[in-house]
Amino acid sequence: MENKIGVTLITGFLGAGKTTFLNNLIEKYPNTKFAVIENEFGEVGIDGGLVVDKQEDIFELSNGCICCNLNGELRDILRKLLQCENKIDHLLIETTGIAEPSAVAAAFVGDPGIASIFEINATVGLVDAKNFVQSLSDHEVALKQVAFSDILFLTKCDLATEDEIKSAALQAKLINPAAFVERIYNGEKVENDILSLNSYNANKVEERTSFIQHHHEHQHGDVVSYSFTFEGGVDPVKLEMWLSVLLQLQYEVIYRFKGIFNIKGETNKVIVQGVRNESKIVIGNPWKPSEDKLNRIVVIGKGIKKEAIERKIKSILR
Ligand SMILES: Nc1nc2c(ncn2[C@@H]2O[C@H](COP(=O)(O)OP(=O)(O)OP(=O)(O)O)[C@@H](O)[C@H]2O)c(=O)[nH]1
Repeated sequence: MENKIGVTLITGFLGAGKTTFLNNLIEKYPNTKFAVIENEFGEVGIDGGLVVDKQEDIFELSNGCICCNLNGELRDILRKLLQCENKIDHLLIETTGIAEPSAVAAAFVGDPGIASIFEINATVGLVDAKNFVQSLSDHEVALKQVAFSDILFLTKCDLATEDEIKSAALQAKLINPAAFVERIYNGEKVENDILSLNSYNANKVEERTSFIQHHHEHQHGDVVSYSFTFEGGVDPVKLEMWLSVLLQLQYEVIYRFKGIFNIKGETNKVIVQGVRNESKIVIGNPWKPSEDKLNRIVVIGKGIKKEAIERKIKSILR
């Protein structure tokens, strides 16, 4: 696991500040050898030329949107990357402003060849503090980007009023209660150690879902975020069946799924992350004797029904 190349996805709506953030990141870690994949929606790639020159390997996908039709090309680039003489430490992917990051992440989770070498570290979401509320109402993809992010930065806070920033932060938290929300002024570097977020690591998932004490519900239009706990040992076969049906049939309306499960007969926590129609399952820490073996899940999606999920949950308990 430790030897895998970490991958940071940088998402955010058009003009949110992705390239600025990426450049800052490259400069912040002078001793890290990055490879950068720039995806642009247009025939002529420009962003690649805007990436700071630090002898990084920069690849451009300018033929369409990475999340729709470039998985083949993405694979080719990843293959090329591995053949490069210089070993890379970390891969940064800047998606287009209209891309769904979950689709890109799914390529890293669902393809065994890719997953054996690369490991998604985190999805960083950039949100233009001034324009976010408007983008949300006009473009569903802006919401999906926020729902899928592990950490969110409200950018261009220097251009927004305090009320606009607070309102953007509130909307972001309503959509994704598990994500950290930070601010960026004047396109400055952030203090957070972005390369160490390890958001898909079992301990980190546990940390980020510890806010769920009982049932929480947030609503943004017809997009809801349910986070709840339930008691009892889960049947692994039934859980797997439920997840595969849920993710196969509903991945277009489920923007994010994370869960910590108490599997019957298993002494460790089992962490499940839904990434589009794929699920990533890892074994977490052992349950402590003093701990209540509570299952915890967060589901963010469109038009999903709490009762239906609760009914399903009952059916996967042994
Ligand atoms: N004032 C201000 N300007 C910023 C900030 N962050 C980025 N910008 C500017 O906003 C513009 C867009 O920034 P980019 O980093 O290119 O945004 P992007 O998300 O990569 O844009 P697309 O690739 O077109 O979607 C640039 O002119 C940046 O210099 C910020 O925090 N404050």
